[in-house]
Amino acid sequence: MLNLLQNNTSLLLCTILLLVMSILMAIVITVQYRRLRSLKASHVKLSIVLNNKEEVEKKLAAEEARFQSMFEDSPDPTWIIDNHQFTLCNSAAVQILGYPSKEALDNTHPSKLSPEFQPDGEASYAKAERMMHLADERGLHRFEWIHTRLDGSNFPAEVTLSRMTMKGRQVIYCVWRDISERKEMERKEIENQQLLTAIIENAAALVYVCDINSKLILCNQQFEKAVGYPRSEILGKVRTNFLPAEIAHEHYQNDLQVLRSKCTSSFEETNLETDGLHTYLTIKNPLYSDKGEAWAVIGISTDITARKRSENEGKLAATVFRHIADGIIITDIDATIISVNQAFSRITGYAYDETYGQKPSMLQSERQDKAFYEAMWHQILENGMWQGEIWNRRKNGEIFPAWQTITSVKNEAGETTNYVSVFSDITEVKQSQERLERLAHYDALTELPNRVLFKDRVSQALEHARRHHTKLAIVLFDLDGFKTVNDSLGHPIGDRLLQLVAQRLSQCMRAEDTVSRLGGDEFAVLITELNSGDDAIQAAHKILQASQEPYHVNDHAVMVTSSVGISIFPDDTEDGNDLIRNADAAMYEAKAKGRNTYCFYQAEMTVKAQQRLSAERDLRRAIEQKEFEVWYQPQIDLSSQRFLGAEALIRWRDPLRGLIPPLEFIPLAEQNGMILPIGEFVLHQVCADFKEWQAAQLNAKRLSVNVAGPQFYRSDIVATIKDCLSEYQIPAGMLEIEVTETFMMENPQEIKDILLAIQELGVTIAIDDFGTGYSSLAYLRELPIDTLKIDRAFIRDIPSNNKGIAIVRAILALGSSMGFNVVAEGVETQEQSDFLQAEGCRKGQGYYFAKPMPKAEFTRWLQNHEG
Ligand SMILES: Nc1nc2c(ncn2[C@@H]2O[C@@H]3COP(=O)(O)O[C@H]4[C@@H](O)[C@H](n5cnc6c(=O)[nH]c(N)nc65)O[C@@H]4COP(=O)(O)O[C@H]3[C@H]2O)c(=O)[nH]1
Repeated sequence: MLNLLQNNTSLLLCTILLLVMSILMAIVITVQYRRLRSLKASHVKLSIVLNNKEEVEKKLAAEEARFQSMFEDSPDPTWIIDNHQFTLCNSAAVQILGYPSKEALDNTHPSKLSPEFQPDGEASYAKAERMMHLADERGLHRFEWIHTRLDGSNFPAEVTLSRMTMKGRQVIYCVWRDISERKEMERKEIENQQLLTAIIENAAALVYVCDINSKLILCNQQFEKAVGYPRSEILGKVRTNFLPAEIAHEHYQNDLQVLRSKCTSSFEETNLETDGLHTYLTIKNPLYSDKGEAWAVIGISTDITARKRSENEGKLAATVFRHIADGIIITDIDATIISVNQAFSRITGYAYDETYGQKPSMLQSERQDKAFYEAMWHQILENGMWQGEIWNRRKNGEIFPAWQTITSVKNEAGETTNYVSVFSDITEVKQSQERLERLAHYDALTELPNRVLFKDRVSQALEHARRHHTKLAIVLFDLDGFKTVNDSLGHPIGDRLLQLVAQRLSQCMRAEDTVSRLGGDEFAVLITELNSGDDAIQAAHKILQASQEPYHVNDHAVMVTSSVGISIFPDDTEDGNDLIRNADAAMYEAKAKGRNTYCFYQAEMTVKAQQRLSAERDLRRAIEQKEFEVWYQPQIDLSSQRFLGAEALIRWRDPLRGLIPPLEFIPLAEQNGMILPIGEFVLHQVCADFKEWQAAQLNAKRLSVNVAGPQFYRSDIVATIKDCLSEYQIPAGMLEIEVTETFMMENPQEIKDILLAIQELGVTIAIDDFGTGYSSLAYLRELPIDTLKIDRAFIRDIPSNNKGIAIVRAILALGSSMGFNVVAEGVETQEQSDFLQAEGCRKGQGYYFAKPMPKAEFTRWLQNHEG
């Protein structure tokens, strides 16, 4: 077994050995086979390579030949640069650089082929090195270069360097092209661009482009100026950013019109600029994109403001020429008429055709002599203008005054080309001037010289008198009672009376004497060449005489007298104004002397006149400052001593002079009209006081108030009384008005209606100072009188004076027979009171019973005398 086993193992080993050996053999065989196969492949490859190399070499040779021919035949100059050296160049290079042969070019040092510096300032050599370095780095580099030809001229070239291997060496293939033409074109294009920009920028017009949305794309500097913004702020912005909204809208609308119509159009556009509104004539043109779509509008705006203005001015001038009311003549340089306007024809009567070719002298009148026209032309030629008054003649021969201006018209060279004469017919102006002159110097009512002219004549006469040592007199007078006539008969009668006085006066004075109305009823006569005071007296007599003759005015026979004042030069004063003032003072003296007389000036009269003036001033102030008081004096029943009522009496409490009685200021107030506010004050005060007493349960019975003449004529006394009564709500029966007998009898007819109206109100009427005014029985019967107040002058005389007693008895008898109450004024003694009572007088007023009292005192008096 063991053998077997050993045999088997040996067999196995042998088998394994055999197997291993056969594997090894297989491996060896496989390796050998593969080697053999690889060798076989390599052999095949080698033979292919050998075959290819030939082909390649053939190809290379062909390509080299092609390259050579391409290189040589290239129209672009070409160089091969090897190690920064030109090694090869083609014929184009030789030809373009102007060299005779390749050799000549090859032998040329590269520095000769370029200027020393390139346009950018870099040295050609350095730049060439840099360019080659860049080409090395990048493989390809293109740039512009300036070459120099053999003849030394330079030209621009575009050079392309590319890296390449040639025959196993790294070389630079350099090809370049003369770009002189292109450069020239570019230069021209730039030039054109610059030209265009310069044109746009320097254009007098505004040039701009706005897109379809009104956004500004381009503008020139005129545009910047016009809109007032630099373009940096407005480019890319819509118009509303730099134009007023309305204007921007207007411009945009015009753009849209152009875009819609696709046509060039012109517009008159406006723009508000710093110096005002400008008008532009804008030509707008649509701009199209490549696709043919309109995308923007180019606008070119020319400022036509000045042209417009002058056009308007021209139109205006033409309108003025046609419609002006002044006549206009236009002549040529020879003063031949070339045009006249409608007003000329209207004023002169000459039609246009009748004037053409004529001379303006066709209007000349004989009013001005040759010298006048010579002087006129002298001035026109010297100063270019003449202006003045001239007498012209109309076609119908009528002469008229004209205010004429003749102006020479000059051209830009300063040469006179035309004359323009403008004139207006001043006939009416002259007439109204004369009227004004007359109004300024003559009294419109009497046509006598007024105060201004009178003063002028006085100063002329004074000069003459001084030179010739003569005397002159001013005789001044006014009409006594004129105010009464005026007030009672009315102003028209008063005016007529003044006219008649003026006529009479002018007739009775010498022609050389100036008779003047100074104002109101005041007249003056200037008597020159006076021999003595007697001449003035004579004039005064004439005046007095003439005045007192009755005047027949309408149906009235009016009687007035005058008071005359005389002052003489040089006796009284040497000054004209003083002379008039002195005559005035003398006139007042004549009045004071009882009127209807004359008086020569004396120095002390000035003092009186000044006093009168200052009294007036004080009185005016008293009214303003309310310095008046109303006092009351009771009226008493003589038999029972009972209180019947009181008379209201005014007092003026002057802050300096103290209490002033009415007789010191009432006459002056009556003269100057101040009695109206004073009288109204008294009425109001009396009513107010009565109301107060009434409220205090005091019975003031009846209060009488003095009413002066002017209150009847110069105010509505009835309305005043009525208003007072209703304002204070007091019975009319408490009021009585006292009117002086003198006034009442001088104007019975005129005041009758007023008195009746007053009576109708329920107010009673008393005649004051009765016995002094020569009452007519007829009037006493007609007038609505309730009471007669016997003037205290008659009471004073009783019972000692028979005349006084007789008058009192007569008044009492009259009163009783006519049914009037009678009140005795100024009863100072018991004797008087007793007498009056015995004679049948039932009422009295006077110091004997009580003096006038201020309100407070009278209130107390009332409290003690009630019932
Ligand atoms: N010697 C004397 N005198 C007596 C006596 N009793 C009264 N009198 C004074 O006689 C004047 C009477 O007033 P008349 O005659 O209306 O005279 C008044 C009147 O005409 C006027 N008057 C006074 N107040 C006013 C007024 O308010 N308006 C107007 N228009 N005139 C007035 O002034 C004149 C003077 O007034 P009066 O100075 O207040 O003077 C008052 C009065 O004080 C007496 O026994 N003896």
